[in-house]
Amino acid sequence: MISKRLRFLVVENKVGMAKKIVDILAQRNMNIIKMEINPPYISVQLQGNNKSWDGFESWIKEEINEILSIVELDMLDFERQAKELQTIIDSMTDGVIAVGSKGEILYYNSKAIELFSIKKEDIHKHINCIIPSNIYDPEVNIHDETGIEFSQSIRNKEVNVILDIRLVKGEREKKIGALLISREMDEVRKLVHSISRPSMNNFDDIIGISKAIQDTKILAEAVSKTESNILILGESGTGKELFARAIHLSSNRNKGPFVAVNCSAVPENLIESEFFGYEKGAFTGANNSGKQGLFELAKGGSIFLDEIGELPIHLQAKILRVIQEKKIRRIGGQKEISVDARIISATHRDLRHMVREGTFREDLYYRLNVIPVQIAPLRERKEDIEILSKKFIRDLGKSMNKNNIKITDEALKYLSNYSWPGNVRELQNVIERAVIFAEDKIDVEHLMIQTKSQELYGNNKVFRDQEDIQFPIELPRIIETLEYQYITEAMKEFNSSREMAKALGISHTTVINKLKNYGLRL
Ligand SMILES: Nc1ncnc2c1ncn2[C@@H]1O[C@H](COP(=O)(O)OP(=O)(O)OP(=O)(O)O)[C@@H](O)[C@H]1O
Repeated sequence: MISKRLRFLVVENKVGMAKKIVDILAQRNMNIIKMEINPPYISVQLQGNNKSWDGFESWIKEEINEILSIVELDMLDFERQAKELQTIIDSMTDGVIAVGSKGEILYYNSKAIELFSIKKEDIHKHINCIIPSNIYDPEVNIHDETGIEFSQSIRNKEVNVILDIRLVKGEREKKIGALLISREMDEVRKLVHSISRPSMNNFDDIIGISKAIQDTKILAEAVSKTESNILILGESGTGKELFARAIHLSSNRNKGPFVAVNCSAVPENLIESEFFGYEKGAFTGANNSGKQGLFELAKGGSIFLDEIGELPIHLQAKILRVIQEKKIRRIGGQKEISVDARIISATHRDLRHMVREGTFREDLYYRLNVIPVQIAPLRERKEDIEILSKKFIRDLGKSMNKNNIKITDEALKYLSNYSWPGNVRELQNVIERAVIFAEDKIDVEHLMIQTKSQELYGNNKVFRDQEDIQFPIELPRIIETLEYQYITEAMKEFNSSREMAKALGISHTTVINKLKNYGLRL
């Protein structure tokens, strides 16, 4: 038997043409394997013996006058489209599974086979024989959804994916199926990492000519090559995070992720689940598919625990366990997961003092502090002020389209005489304001060095008698002043932002933001 695919061009608008062709072909004992009607074309895959193919073209044209021409094809249109679609989805790095309206598996690509261990015989089976119904149920998930995190054992393999559900709709928006698109969590992590890469910096980006900063750079670069935990110490704004990133980038783990966590910014009730992740159903409100913790996310790379001094004491014990055993267990999980992340921590607090007063665990202190990297405050390395200022002027000038802006010697001298309690970050802010206000030359008058707090709130009288009020007033500023006074009072009474939050009746994150906003440091 010989099989051929043919396309007939037929006279348009002729009703019953397809039936006529089918009848005529049947008379000649030919089998129609596939047929596609797409006016003015009718395409068929035909099977027949040598005899039936003999003089076929002239015979059929004679029998059916409406056939104007015949072309032999490699594939029918729908076959070609299906092949092209399969090629496209197979070349995707995401797993794709298409399901029909009843949840039956229609097709899938090679990545989906790899991710979910799909077998040939799964085709036409119900999707829930692969993806559990708590993640995707065709009866329940009737809207598009994105970013469903999903960590579960499927066919004896641990699957960590992020799933998107895209509904396929037919005529009149009727749901006729769905595409399940999944991406490995590791891949997502690499993506996030590659997106955050531009903010990565190396040691050359740490500017400074002082012996203090040069020595710190040499020490940090040397220890970056080891696997030891590193503790970076320094006042706020001295560049601790900058150093942590440079250490990661020059370490052997630089192909892995750099996961930065500000321990003081994570709400206390979420710290544990953020760090260690959880299994599905671990607690009310938990994502029902489980979640990887930050230690897992940092696999193969570094985890930067900024403001480690703010970690509540019961969590210090858990971090200690991670360091000692190099293993974690997700909340609600039984399985031990090995940790492959180097810990770089940082604090502006005096941890030794905290150890003495019992607010920081001594054993954790020694574990973290294997190699301390101390960054000197800016007032102790005044030689760096000029070079840093000029760098910030260049960078900020470029971004504000003031490429040729300069700074006068007087202004530089003025900067050198200041004590910079907010360190390099404060210098950066002062320069930024100066670049905004100066035309082409930054002079002393453009340097608004007084900290915002002194400038605005220093001598502001708030508690007045009613008769005292002289309208017009600036109510927002008065409210700010009042807030500033309460915050500074609370700072005198309490040692941590968490205690302050309790005392002031506001959230911990709000305290941190307000302190930053007013240029205050604990
Ligand atoms: N030596 C330096 N060279 C260039 N930029 C610097 C340097 N030191 C600090 N900076 C800049 O100053 C700002 C503050 O730095 P960074 O966030 O690393 O400080 P930090 O010590 O981690 O602060 P905090 O303790 O408040 O989190 C950043 O914008 C950083 O790029």
